Amino acid sequence: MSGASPPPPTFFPCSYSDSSTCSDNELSCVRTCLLSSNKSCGIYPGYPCALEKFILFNHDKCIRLVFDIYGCQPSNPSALWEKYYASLSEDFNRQFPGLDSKVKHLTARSVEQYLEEMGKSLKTFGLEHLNEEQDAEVARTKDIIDALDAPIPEHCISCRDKLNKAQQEAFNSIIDHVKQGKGGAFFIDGPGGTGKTFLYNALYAEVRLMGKIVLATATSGIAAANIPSGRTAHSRFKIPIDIEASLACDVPKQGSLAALIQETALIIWDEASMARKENVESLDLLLRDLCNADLLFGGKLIVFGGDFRQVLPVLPRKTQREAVAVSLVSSALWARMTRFRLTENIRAREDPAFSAFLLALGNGELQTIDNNLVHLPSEVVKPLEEGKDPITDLTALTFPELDLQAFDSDIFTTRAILTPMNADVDSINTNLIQKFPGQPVLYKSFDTMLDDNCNIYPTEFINTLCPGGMSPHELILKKGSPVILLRNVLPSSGLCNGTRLICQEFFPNLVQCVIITGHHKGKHVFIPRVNLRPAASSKYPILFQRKQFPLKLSFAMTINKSQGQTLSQVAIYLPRPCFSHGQLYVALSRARQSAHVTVISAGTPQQQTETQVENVLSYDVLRLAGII
Ligand SMILES: Nc1ncnc2c1ncn2[C@@H]1O[C@H](COP(=O)(O)OP(=O)(O)OP(=O)(O)O)[C@@H](O)[C@H]1O
Repeated sequence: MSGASPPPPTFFPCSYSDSSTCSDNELSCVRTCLLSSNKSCGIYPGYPCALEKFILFNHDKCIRLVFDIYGCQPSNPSALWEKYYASLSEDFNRQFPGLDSKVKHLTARSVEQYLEEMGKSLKTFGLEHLNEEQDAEVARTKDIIDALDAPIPEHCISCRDKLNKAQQEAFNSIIDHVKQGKGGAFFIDGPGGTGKTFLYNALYAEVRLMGKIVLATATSGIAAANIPSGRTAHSRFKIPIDIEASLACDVPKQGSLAALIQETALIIWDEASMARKENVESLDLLLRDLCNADLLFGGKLIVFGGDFRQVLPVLPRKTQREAVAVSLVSSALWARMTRFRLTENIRAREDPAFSAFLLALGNGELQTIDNNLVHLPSEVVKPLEEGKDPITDLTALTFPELDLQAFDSDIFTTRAILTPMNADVDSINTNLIQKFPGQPVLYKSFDTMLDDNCNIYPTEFINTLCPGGMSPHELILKKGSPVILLRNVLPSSGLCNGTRLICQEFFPNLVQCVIITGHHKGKHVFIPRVNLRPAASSKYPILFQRKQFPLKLSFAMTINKSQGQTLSQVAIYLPRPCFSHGQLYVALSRARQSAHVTVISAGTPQQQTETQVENVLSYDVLRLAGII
């Protein structure tokens, strides 16, 4: 059997054991696992020992793992609290020596803050007594002090001096409101690349330099990561997921979050065009309640932004008409927002003809209601040749270095293959990881059915399932390969659904990666296995749970995941047409010029020429948004 490559090292999830009983032996085993190569490393004894790994690596977010909110419920959270109290409270002890009660309150509050970020609380772990003992004033003060201490990145400060005329106009008006303490609801409306994110960063820096609080949020985790201290609007304001049950945000009026919101000078909500109108209405109700004012958003100053030419709220199995009905433009709040329009496509500034084409495409000027075929500029189209493997073309176009086996990982930050469907993303990634140099590592998941009392479904069958947003049963990775995060793991540290990373080291229950997108670019992080389930909104017919890393390869990604990114090389693969409003526009508008975009289209019977592709568009949403 000479020449056969050895099978990849395979890791299975470890079984759970309570870390409160983690022995010295186990701890030394963890050290061995982490510090030695994979070959000499066996499966380490218990998942919660990941805590020690974090402490070992001086990771500041060890609190998360103490309470193991990644998936397992520790059997004795009180014992965990006692065992790790000394290390969790170390900083506060240094700050307030001898003030034991204050140190305890602050420690409990900091744990609570991390839990809140993931929609949990000390109560979830039966530790509500720590909350009750908390001095309300300490908790309120800590949240406000943290917000006032939030860093102001240099590049955001420098954005203020580079604003173009339209950005400056919006900036001046909003900052005037901040200075005068006036409320108002603004909407920054601009096609892709017109500098909406750039403007939020300038606003953030200006208000923070005034010593005031900004709460920066976005509909998606990936957009939130593009603004400093950004969080998803859902996690920041505790907006209900199940809008049919209630529209009320879970924010007690006397609590620390309420106090923080009351103290806030400016709220930013990016990608509001992708949010359901009910979510924005929930925030309106919350702010009216907290500010005791029957005014729009309680009289607070709030800046929304987005682009209704781009993808709308994602509603699995719903029609376009239903997506429009739940869009912000269908809310009574929309008419009450003051709009600022940004029009210059700064991303595509070097290619005015491409910029004009993109605007006409997004505005629906290149097609009619009856005929949704649009002509693409001939230089961007590459028809799929019959009998030729499209993936070879895609690789040659996007990552030619893969064939030469010598490249910098930066190529995965700035280039991507985009396609509408998850199934095509998966097949491209499977193909490219084989070409990628290096030893593969195979991570197998542990899958369980959740409502199969009669054991109808064999495990082998469940292993084959991979609905959108789930990682595969067999996850094959290589050192240096690009991956995308599939869950909001810890948004405040840049670990959001959609964050792109490069794999660095592999351990049985952890993958060490470096972040390559957003404000946390360059940060080294550990990704643990978590319990993944198909999203409730997807109405997936089979209820199962998969313990696996929330990661997927990302040589290719869906068009929806690319929204908000600027790329230097984009290959758009259309084996089938885009299927929802704004997808084609989002894909094409990621690049700075037409020379950096290639569309590989399979062609459909309706197309009359090779440069024609289908573009799904809702004229209703464009009309309601005032674009046409
Ligand atoms: N005034 C400016 N001066 C220099 N560069 C700018 C300016 N405004 C924006 N840019 C740059 O233009 C590119 C696109 O800007 P940005 O990402 O803010 O646009 P956007 O409107 O948020 O796009 P999208 O809707 O696609 O998310 C970025 O590379 C950004 O740094």
